[in-house]
Amino acid sequence: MKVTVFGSGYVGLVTGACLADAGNHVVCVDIDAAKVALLNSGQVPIHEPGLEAIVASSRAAGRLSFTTDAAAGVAHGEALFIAVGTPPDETGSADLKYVLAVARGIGEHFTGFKVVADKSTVPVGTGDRVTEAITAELLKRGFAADPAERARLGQPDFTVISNPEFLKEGAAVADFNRPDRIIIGADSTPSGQRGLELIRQIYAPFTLNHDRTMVMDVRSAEFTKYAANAMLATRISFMNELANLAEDLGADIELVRRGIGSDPRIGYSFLYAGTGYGGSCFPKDVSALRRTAAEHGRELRILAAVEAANTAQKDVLGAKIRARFGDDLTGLTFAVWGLSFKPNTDDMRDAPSRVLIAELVRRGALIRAYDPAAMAEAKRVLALDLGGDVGRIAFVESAMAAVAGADALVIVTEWKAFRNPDFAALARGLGRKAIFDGRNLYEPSVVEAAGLAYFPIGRRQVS
Ligand SMILES: NC(=O)C1=CN([C@@H]2O[C@H](COP(=O)(O)OP(=O)(O)OC[C@H]3O[C@@H](n4cnc5c(N)ncnc54)[C@H](O)[C@@H]3O)[C@@H](O)[C@H]2O)C=CC1
Ligand SMILES: O=C(O)[C@H]1O[C@H](OP(=O)(O)OP(=O)(O)OC[C@H]2O[C@@H](n3ccc(=O)[nH]c3=O)[C@H](O)[C@@H]2O)[C@H](O)[C@@H](O)[C@@H]1O
Repeated sequence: MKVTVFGSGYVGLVTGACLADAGNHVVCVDIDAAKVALLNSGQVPIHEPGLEAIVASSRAAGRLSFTTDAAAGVAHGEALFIAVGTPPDETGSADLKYVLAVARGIGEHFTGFKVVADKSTVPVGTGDRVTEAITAELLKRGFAADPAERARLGQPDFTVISNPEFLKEGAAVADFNRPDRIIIGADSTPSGQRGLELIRQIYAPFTLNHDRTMVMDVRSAEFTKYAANAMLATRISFMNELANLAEDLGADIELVRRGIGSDPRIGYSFLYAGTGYGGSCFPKDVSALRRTAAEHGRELRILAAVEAANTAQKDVLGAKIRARFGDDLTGLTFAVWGLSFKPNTDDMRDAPSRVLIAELVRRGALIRAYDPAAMAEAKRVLALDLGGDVGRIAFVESAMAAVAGADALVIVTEWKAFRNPDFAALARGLGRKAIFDGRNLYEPSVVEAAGLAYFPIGRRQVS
């Protein structure tokens, strides 16, 4: 099938590449000319396991191409996916300017029948706004506003479908290829049902053994996306608060996690205490959902608490460091392992490492930072965060190079390569012999045996 994807970011590029890999002919449209040029030269601008290989093979097979030409993109696809950003606006709501710009571009150019499938995370009711934006362009082109009238006159027809995306960064290709569910929100008109069938066909190869497609109305589909992210964020904040209490109580949150996870009503996933959730989605989606509620005169009290707990948790490592070394950190050097908001990505959006590093630098410390994939992006965003004042941060080539000359080690992101370090070498390298572990990677007794102080989250501290 012929498919066009608007937006070549984490979601759009993965969607385009995976759909091309499944045999579709895909054109990806992006307004960022530099990104399009890079992709057309065979490079992939983001770190996502497995992505480069399918981009390369699909391009070689002639099934995947990139362009800035929206009109060509609209002409190409029977299905047009919208996967552009929906960042927070100044009120905390999702900014729809990119989504609506794509909608207008579609309305300006399309002929025949198109299914417009929205993959961006958008507030409930956005499907209607996209329909209105496309219809307004059709009116300008002299076509009828009413779909039945357009059908009678043989004029261009379209439907807007909600198809929220649930992939996780760092596992995006795997998640897209083996989705837990595919949500399709369609209306009950003949065009809506025609669009639904087209989208179903596109996803058929991804649901071969067990149909995971769930069909619902557009508003419920839009809401499902926010509900899922808000629920996951809630679990994390809940566990972070219990972890902090576990430290006061002399209990071990890792044992508690396993204890409650074994209850199938609770399950094991997303119960890891840490440094607070980050990334491009949970923070903005929790905030946008609260905003939607406020617009309807409601307060989502639980989500207000989830946000507050998360903001506080981002300082959990800073607080432990202050408790150990005092408020003035002048003269101390901290090795920081892991900068991206989670492993297997170079994404620094809302990464907890940014809060930690700003705090340590503000208190006079020096930083030796290392991340397996996010070094370039970290340099860029930390320079922005610190107003260009990055002289106190050394970006080094390896985990052990970060430790050389450092007083203490701080682990912010749980990259696999950090899981089994040479503790004896760490003990020799760290001047003040301490590890602050925001991801509970080690057994306290093992770290203790190496002669190191150990400050994990919600577990026994070894000091
Ligand atoms: N990053 C993730 O893991 C997930 C993100 N989402 C949602 O998907 C949407 C996209 O997120 P990301 O891929 O992370 O964003 P991103 O910021 O990585 O990529 C967005 C892309 O859209 C392009 N763009 C902006 N306006 C455009 C236009 N008019 N035409 C064509 N391209 C345009 C930008 O240049 C950029 O390359 C957001 O709504 C997000 O909430 C949903 C699930 C997972
Ligand atoms: O809407 C989105 O963009 C996506 O948001 C999340 O995916 P992502 O942000 O890529 O990464 P997650 O693995 O969910 O991690 C988010 C944050 O929560 C933290 N986290 C996660 C799990 C956990 O148990 N504890 C915890 O602190 C991570 O460290 C990270 O900072 C969701 O998991 C995806 O289903 C969703 O599609």
